[in-house]
Amino acid sequence: MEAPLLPRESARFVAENSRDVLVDLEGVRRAAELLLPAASAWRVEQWKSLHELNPRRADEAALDWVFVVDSLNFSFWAEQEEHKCEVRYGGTAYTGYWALCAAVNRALDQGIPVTSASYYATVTLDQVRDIFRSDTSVPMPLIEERHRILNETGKILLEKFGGSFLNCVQKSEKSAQRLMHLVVEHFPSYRDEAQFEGKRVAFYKRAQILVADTWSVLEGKGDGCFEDISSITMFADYRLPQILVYLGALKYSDKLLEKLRKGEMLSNGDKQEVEIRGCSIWCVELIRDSLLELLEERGEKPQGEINSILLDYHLWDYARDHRDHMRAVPFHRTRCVYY
Ligand SMILES: Nc1nc2c(c(CN[C@H]3C=C[C@H](O)[C@@H]3O)cn2[C@@H]2O[C@H](COP(=O)(O)O)[C@@H](O)[C@H]2O)c(=O)[nH]1
Repeated sequence: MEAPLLPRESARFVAENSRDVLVDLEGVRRAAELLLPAASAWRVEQWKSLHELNPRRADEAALDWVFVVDSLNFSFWAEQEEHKCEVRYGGTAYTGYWALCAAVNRALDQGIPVTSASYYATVTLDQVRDIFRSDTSVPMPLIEERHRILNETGKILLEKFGGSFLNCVQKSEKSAQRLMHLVVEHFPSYRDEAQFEGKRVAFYKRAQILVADTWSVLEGKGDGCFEDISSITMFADYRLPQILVYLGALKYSDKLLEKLRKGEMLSNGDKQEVEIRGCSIWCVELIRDSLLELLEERGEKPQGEINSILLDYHLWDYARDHRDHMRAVPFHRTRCVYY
């Protein structure tokens, strides 16, 4: 099979050929103006300072935490918004992606070595059900797939990287692109690709967020000092499109909006699903460019770092904090292991 276009080129191609999703250039500009005040504070250190469940350290164990979490970082949306999986940890009830992190930390506190490849390579389905158990009657979605991916990923990490994700990071020799390709080449569950208008496209959402979280947990230093970190695009999940539509930077056709409002599922690889994901990536690339232009026009130098990763993190956190305001904008419902 032909090698796919890389995520940024895939996004450009999809945006140029999309029918039901449009990147609105006026909306992009307005979103950049709205985000500019916050952008000057963006720092890689915020990954730890803003999120209590993320590891505090920057060592091998912290990298193994990131690797197992990002190997399971997919599909948390609930059939009914009011009935969802919840994990109580440290007196807080976490949902969605944070429920996954809370469950991992809860297991570690109980002495279960859930971040060690030698453990999860042979962990049983019953053990996985217990580790990721919900404190409501709604289980975490796709628990069987999570079990299969843990066994598959653990075995490969043991066979090819001595059971340590640090070895994989060091093989990338401080290149974000090389790390992304190493992950996609060796770990099948990260191969987030599709066919669109006769071309093979790739979004590599979990591979890119794994690189981003590796950069973040290592605080951009040492093995995590990737000289090409700005080449990583935003991560095409199901929350970012929702907020981009909410901000007016992305527009759906009436037909697609109606479909999403009815809660109809889209299959992974469907034309409309690929258009939503590809246009979202391209939209964030243009918002990032617009932020840099605005700073240039004002003769200001960015005090922090303006790249698609930190812009994505900010938009994702913003979407989480403004969940209620965004209720009128539907998110697309796809069940898969890629996002
Ligand atoms: N685009 C993008 N998608 C992200 C993340 C994250 C969490 N990562 C960072 C966040 C804080 C720390 O800094 C982590 O590094 C999870 N997701 C995706 O969202 C979905 C879960 O949503 P909900 O059901 O509402 O929990 C699911 O597809 C999940 O894969 C991100 O940052 N960007």
